[in-house]
Amino acid sequence: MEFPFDVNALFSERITVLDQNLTTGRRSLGRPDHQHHIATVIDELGKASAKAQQLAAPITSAAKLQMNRHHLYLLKDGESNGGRGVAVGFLKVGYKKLFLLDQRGAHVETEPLCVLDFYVAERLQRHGYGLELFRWMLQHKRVDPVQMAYDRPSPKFLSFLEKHFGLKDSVPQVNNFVVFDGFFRNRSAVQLRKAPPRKPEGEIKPYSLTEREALREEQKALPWPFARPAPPPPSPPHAQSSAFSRSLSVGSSPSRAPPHRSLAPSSYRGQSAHPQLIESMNCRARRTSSLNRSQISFN
Ligand SMILES: CC(=O)SCCNC(=O)CCNC(=O)[C@H](O)C(C)(C)COP(=O)(O)OP(=O)(O)OC[C@H]1O[C@@H](n2cnc3c(N)ncnc32)[C@H](O)[C@@H]1OP(=O)(O)O
Repeated sequence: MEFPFDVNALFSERITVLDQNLTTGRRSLGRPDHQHHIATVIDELGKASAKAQQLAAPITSAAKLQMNRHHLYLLKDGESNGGRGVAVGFLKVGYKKLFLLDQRGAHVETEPLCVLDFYVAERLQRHGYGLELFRWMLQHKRVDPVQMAYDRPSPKFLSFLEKHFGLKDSVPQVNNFVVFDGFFRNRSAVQLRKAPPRKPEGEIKPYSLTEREALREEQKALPWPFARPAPPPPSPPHAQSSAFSRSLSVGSSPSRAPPHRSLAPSSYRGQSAHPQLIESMNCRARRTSSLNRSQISFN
């Protein structure tokens, strides 16, 4: 992604880690123009990521990064654009308190590192840049991919995780976070706590508050994937019509595509949950992760 300013002047390293401060070390301190340009790069990448995932709105922006304790890894190609550099993509991660179901279906309270957003510019995808970013983050955070949770991973990202890290068998959840077989293994009692028993009148909130919360509130009735679609928004005529963008739900990244083909029931498009889906969620033996990739359409 090109910008009308010098990307290399903003980011000296090939991969830069950005946090709440939106600075890149001393270079940008006391340089309002640098801060402004850094914000522009994040905002534009966030918009492109949302578009690629058919999200109703970006989940990554400079303003959101400033409000959260997330880390955003930004990859540039310093040679391109006549030596001014281009932004290749980014990976955003952060810790989330989550209520997850273990293999036996018991609620467990965890706070794993989560992949929240991930994007490589369209024309540069499938060139290994995503892997470069991901590996860099793993080293920086000293974490294994299997120890992480994934916020509603797209089909491309699921394919990426399977190809590069052999992650394919997921443990079914009722929220939109995906964790893989092995997630609950080798975790200390401190990292995993049994969730308090469910109150008769209440519900266990299977996710933590995120920037997507506002959208979720609109669809509070049922947990994904049982939620009904929101009524069509009073959108301008040019707004993109997408089945996914209407599938808002509790505990979800509301407007992201469903993580698995097998978790993409007809309810996702506004019909009631398929009995087979309910059965499959009850039956631990039958994993939802037996992903039939030939059935997934990639964009
Ligand atoms: C929690 C979340 O953030 S979910 C959102 C994930 N982001 C998106 O879906 C946005 C659009 N996609 C992308 O930006 C990129 O494809 C990413 C970030 C998922 C992966 O980055 P890339 O640089 O393309 O990955 P990289 O080149 O290292 O690895 C390639 C592998 O990723 C997967 N992949 C990447 N692009 C595609 C695609 N168009 N179709 C299918 N699989 C793909 C495949 O497994 C591919 O291996 P293959 O080419 O042998 O089939």
